[in-house]
Amino acid sequence: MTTHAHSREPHAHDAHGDGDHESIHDHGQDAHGGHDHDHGHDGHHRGRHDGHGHEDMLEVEQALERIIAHFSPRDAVELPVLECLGLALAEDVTSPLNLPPLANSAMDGYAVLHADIAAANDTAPTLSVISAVAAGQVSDQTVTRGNAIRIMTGAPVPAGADTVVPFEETDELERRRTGTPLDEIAIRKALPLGSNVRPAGEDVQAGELVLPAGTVVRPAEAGVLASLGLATAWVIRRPVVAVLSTGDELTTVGEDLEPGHIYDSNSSSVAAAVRAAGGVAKIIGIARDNLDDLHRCIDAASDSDLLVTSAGVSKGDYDMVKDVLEQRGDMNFWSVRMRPAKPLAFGLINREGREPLPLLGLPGNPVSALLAFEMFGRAAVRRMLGRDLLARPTVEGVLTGPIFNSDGRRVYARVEVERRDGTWFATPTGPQGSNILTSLSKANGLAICPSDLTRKNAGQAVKIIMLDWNEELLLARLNTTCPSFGKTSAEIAHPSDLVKEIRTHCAGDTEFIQSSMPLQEIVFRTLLLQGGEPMPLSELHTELTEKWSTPIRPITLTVNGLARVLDSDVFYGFAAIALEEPEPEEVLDSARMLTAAGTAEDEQLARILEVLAADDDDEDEDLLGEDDLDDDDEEPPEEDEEEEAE
Ligand SMILES: Nc1nc2c(c(=O)[nH]1)N[C@H]1C(S)=C(S)[C@@H](COP(=O)(O)OP(=O)(O)OC[C@H]3O[C@@H](n4cnc5c(N)ncnc54)[C@H](O)[C@@H]3O)O[C@H]1N2
Ligand code: MOO
Repeated sequence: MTTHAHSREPHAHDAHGDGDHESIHDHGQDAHGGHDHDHGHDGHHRGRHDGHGHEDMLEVEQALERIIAHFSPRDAVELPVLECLGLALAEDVTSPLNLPPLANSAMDGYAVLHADIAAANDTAPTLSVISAVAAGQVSDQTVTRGNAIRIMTGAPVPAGADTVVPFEETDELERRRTGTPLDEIAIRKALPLGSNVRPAGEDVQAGELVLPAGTVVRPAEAGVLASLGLATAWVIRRPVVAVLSTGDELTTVGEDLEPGHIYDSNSSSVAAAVRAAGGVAKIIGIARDNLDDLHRCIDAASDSDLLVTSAGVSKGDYDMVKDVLEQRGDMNFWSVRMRPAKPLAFGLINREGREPLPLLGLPGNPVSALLAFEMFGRAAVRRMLGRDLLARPTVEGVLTGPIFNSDGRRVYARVEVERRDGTWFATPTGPQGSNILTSLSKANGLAICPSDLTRKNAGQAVKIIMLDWNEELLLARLNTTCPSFGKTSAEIAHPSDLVKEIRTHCAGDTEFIQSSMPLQEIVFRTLLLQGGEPMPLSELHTELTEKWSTPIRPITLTVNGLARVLDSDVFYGFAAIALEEPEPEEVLDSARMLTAAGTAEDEQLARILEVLAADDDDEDEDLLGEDDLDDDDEEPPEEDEEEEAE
């Protein structure tokens, strides 16, 4: 059994960024100007009184490098293919067979000799059908000149035959219709030699290296393994990560909360993060702030690959965590130049007769704990899983709200990341205190304010660590108060009901229209909130420039400019509705264009448009208020990118 030399894993998400923002390979200690003030060598604690002053601080990359150095891929195990999902193959997989094993047919049709059909046309040839072969059978007959064998998709091509003619190119249907026997068949079309024959070994040849060691098993690889007849594979096993919370103030979830207590959330969040990273989480529970209990809990974790604790790593009256850890092994207590999650412990706990157990001591604050696990624990788990890519991918984006940095640490701000018109936007999700877990729950990314800046302002470029490429998170936020949200168009009784629903339920929804939306989307949603009532162009213009224009996304165009933007629309159907007497044909054209865009949501929108247009039939008033256009002779606005993009 060999462990792999390097990982091959899908990097799909990484296509959006350099992906190794926190890569330990990129940041040697020297890269940080020698600010490494840890005077001991790795693994030696510096006593418990080393302060958390900035002069002692490790950069994130330094801490990561020191931690990762203690982890290596775990041993290999043989598992059923399904259990291998997400795990790296521990050895090369070579094929024991040809795939397909025999040449077989790609179509239902007739296996023939090419020489017989090379000149086929509407009148000739007619071949004798000597037998039939279905998938799973092997014909014992040979196709000779003038003969054909009826064949099904996937069935081995009989000896002699070199080409398969699909039913559609024969007179089979005609024969069936007229009751003519199928012992003969007319071939109507000449096909190239080898047509519709899949050669043996076309996909994989016996002995070929199919999946190199390190390949991460995804559904496609599970299929490949099964197609080779392999029910199991050797993979690098999941590391077991023991999760331990510490603190007298903690109550286990499900129990009654005592006065002054809080629920232990770190056990759940960290265990979930372990599992999400591919490890097996073993929840030890809560260690109380006394020596015996802590010893007992560490003992309970002793058969794991990593022990992750939370709390007790900063300053405080209950330093016994530090004492115990120091007694039982070789611990470092670090300050890392990051916010949240400045205090961090890492070291090795001695185990009898075994290599020491690595311990990662996360800070107690719930956000700090999860974020520190994200930065350091997840990387350790991935290293143990045999992954090369240890960090999350990053993207470059634009901030829509400020991030503040009060004390020279690198700030990881919780943000919601969205892509609009080709740009990633990062919006802080609310209070950033290290106890505010809900703002982490709302986030799908972490935007970075470097340690040497005191703030990053809205509109500035920012590096974002993508925690989740979570479209659902964004979708769910779009208009949660609208009852029809999430329904398929088939479930909506009538489009006019939908418009009514939007009007009733989304009018007060502050998220229904957002200033960061494309201009036309804002107009469209404004019209939806009108419930299908036409709206003069001047009013729309006022809405846009006074309500939805922001310093980050100023809307400066004139009424004329707006008219041009809306006229050029081919998506929302404004132009059609703008006509004094709407022509149903054109409205439908717009509707069709929306439908052609392909999503269920677009289909809904198309139907809404039809209703809006139908309502317009009765109106004399011009939706886009063409009167406004005539007397507006301002210069055309500067065309901003947004308008061009539409
Ligand atoms: N004088 C100083 N005080 C603090 C400093 C400092 O430098 N000087 N650092 C602060 C920072 S930053 C952090 S982060 C915390 C880390 O403290 P500890 O790791 O020692 O953790 P505790 O003080 O025990 O707890 C902090 C906080 O988190 C709550 N907690 C703990 N465990 C859990 C859990 N399992 N589930 C939910 N919540 C938990 C705990 O009740 C506290 O509120 O120290 C600052 N102080
Ligand atoms: O590092 Mo602490 O996590 O700032 O709250």
